[in-house]
Amino acid sequence: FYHHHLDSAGVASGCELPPGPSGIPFFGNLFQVPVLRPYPKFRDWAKQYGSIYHLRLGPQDMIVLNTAEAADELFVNRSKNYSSRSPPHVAHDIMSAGQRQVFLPYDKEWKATRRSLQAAIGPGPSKRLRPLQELESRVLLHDLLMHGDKGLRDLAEGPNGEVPEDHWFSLIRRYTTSVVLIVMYGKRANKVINNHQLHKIYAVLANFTKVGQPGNYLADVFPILRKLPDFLAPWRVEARQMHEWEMELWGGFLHDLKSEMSAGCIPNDSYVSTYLKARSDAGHANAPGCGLTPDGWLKDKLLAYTAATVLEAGSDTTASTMQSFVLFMLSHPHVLERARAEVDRVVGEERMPGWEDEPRMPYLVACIKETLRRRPPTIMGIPHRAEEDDVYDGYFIPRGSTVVGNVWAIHMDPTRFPNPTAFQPERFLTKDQNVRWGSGPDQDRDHYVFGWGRRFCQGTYIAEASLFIVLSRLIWALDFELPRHPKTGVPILPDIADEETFSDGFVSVPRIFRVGFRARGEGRRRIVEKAFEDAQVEWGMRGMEGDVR
Ligand code: HEM
Repeated sequence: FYHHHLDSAGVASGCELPPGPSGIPFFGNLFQVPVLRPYPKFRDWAKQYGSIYHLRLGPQDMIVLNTAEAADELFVNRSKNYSSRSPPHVAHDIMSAGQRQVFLPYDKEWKATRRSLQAAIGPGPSKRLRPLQELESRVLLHDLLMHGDKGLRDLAEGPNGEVPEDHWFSLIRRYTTSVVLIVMYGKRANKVINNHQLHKIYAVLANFTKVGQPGNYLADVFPILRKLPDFLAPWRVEARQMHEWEMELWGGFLHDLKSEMSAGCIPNDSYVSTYLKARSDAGHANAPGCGLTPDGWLKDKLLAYTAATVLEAGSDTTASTMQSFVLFMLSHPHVLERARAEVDRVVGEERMPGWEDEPRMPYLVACIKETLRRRPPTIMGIPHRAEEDDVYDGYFIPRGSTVVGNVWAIHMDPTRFPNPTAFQPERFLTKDQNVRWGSGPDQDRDHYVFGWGRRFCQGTYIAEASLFIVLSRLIWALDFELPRHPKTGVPILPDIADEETFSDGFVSVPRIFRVGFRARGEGRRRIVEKAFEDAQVEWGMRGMEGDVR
């Protein structure tokens, strides 16, 4: 039962599976993998077994790649074989009706979604988004300024780790969610408090990361259970209900836009509106259901879940990087001071930074890259799948294996990044070289947060533009204040070396922490306030909703 693969090609090729911890009969290593916080264990195994190891989760083979060389060789050089996914059965096949873009197998549906998205978030189109990101960044700065001392209050997370809506984290998340909402639907998130749509987006996202957690359902691990009838498979009934609940949101966005268009409104430019127009011109004004039309157009559910993937992939990942950045800056005041000195030197006091300043801010860019390296949001990437038997470094990789690019182990590899737990932006400063993000997809890379090969994150241009504009402006405009211990007066800040500072789940993000915000002087305060007021006029001229506070 266990060595069925070896019986065939593995033994035939004379190769063994990669080394790995020995498991128990039937379940393999299933119970050795900590469900909620797997990456520390996956890194310990990397230290023990080296660049590649093997686990078995029930009948499923898992291959874990722990060096950049191994991951580049398989995911990039052999991308034809390693560009598919092995999605969690309950979260993908049932809850997402098999339509969530990020989990689609490497086939014509995925190709159609990827191609269509490229026209909205690829390198050229993402440049056209910049004026809107710029406006949203003004709103965020203003929000943080208005938040002021309120950031020092001690708020509690919700029962499932939810961020309270009046915590400063929510202000950052409004920005990142609004940006992806604009690209996908041409609409903004124009308020934070009592914004039911935002609440629902985060609830769906949190539920998805929970339900999709490897090891969450036995039916994910043991395909045989999928044959059980409904009355013996409560998880299936539950997941179908979750699908309806998700479709109220994702299908609701699509439905609203369609209604506006058919009522004759001219919608703002967006991925979905452009797609619907083109699809309608091709004779598919209506295309309900899943998958593709015979001539290759995305039908409604696939379209809704493709837009949903962008909303999900772009919000928390980008927001948490900004939150981690603040945490790292406050834990390393000398770094903050140097980054600020650079920003001040380049732009002065009279105006805010903009993208045109980026080439002259190598240290700030290095700080952002070091944030991504030291704390990658998708900390073990998103697993790929081997479609055919393969051999790497003398080891056999069975077809159907789930293949993990262990981003955390790669980023913590001391041969690649000396003193890996230290936060040292200097490691990315190369003398006399132009500023470069070095995030891939080519192999000359500084970090691996965006994955590999044909499945490489499609949103990097938008993500990096957001990180630059928000973080350069943040340290230009605002000073930070930490709460102090009532007796000792010592500033309170979570310890970056403590795992508990970050959430569990496969997107591991900082837990909420307290910071107060203050303008760095009257002049800068006035610039932020004016920029916010001007933004309101611009929203109006663009036919978009202004901010409600
Ligand atoms: C710091 C922010 C971000 C991080 C860390 C991140 C990370 C990732 C990772 C690890 C993957 C999977 C790569 C692989 O399979 O090897 C991915 C896929 C993806 N990302 Fe991002 N992402 C970020 C921001 C964004 C943004 C802003 C967008 C959209 C505007 C976006 C859109 C996507 C999409 C559509 C995919 C699916 C690609 C596919 O499966 O074909 N991401 N991202």
